[in-house]
Amino acid sequence: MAIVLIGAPGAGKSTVGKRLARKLGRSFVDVDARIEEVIGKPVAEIFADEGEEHFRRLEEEATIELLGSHEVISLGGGAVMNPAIREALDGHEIIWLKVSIGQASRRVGMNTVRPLLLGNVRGRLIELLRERTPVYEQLATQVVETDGRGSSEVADQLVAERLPAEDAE
Ligand SMILES: Nc1ncnc2c1ncn2[C@@H]1O[C@H](COP(=O)(O)OP(=O)(O)O)[C@@H](O)[C@H]1O
Ligand SMILES: O=C(O)C1=C[C@@H](OP(=O)(O)O)[C@@H](O)[C@H](O)C1
Ligand SMILES: [Mg+2]
Repeated sequence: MAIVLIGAPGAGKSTVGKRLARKLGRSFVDVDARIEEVIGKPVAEIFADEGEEHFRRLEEEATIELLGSHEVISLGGGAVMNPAIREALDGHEIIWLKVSIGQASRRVGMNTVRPLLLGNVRGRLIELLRERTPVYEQLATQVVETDGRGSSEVADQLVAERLPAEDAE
């Protein structure tokens, strides 16, 4: 069973996932980073050159494959909107990193790495989260608030919350 991080762009999935895996001594993979490695270009370029639908197919294939081979996995923010991915998540430990629109916008900033947020970061996040929040909520087996807390603090909390369960094993 993998530990899977879900949530909005800017929630800290990639950053916290890596830290959490290091703290637990487990293997880690970020699905977007893996896609970039395999395809040989950034996600933003895949969107620009081949389109979002193509990216979503790559994302589906990579996510489902990596779920079977890694212990801590950070998904892209939109992955959970794919029914095949939702099905593959069944039985895994799903951590929803919650973030407010204000904090997510500040964290994501004006950089051009996230093609879906281009132009109007705050407005696009509001739209995306209206659709996605109920899905994150439904899938999550654990929810962590990240507003006002650094990524290391969030990872520490996740480790602390796992301890009783692990002791009981
Ligand atoms: N809890 C946090 N507090 C402040 N900044 C954070 C936090 N988590 C991540 N960040 C920063 O926010 C940005 C987006 O984080 P990232 O891990 O890429 O998010 P995601 O993968 O969910 O889109 C990065 O610059 C990262 O350093
Ligand atoms: O929200 C989305 O649909 C996306 C989020 C990105 O990942 P992060 O959530 O890690 O930024 C990346 O997968 C792609 O740009 C699409
Ligand atoms: Mg990420």
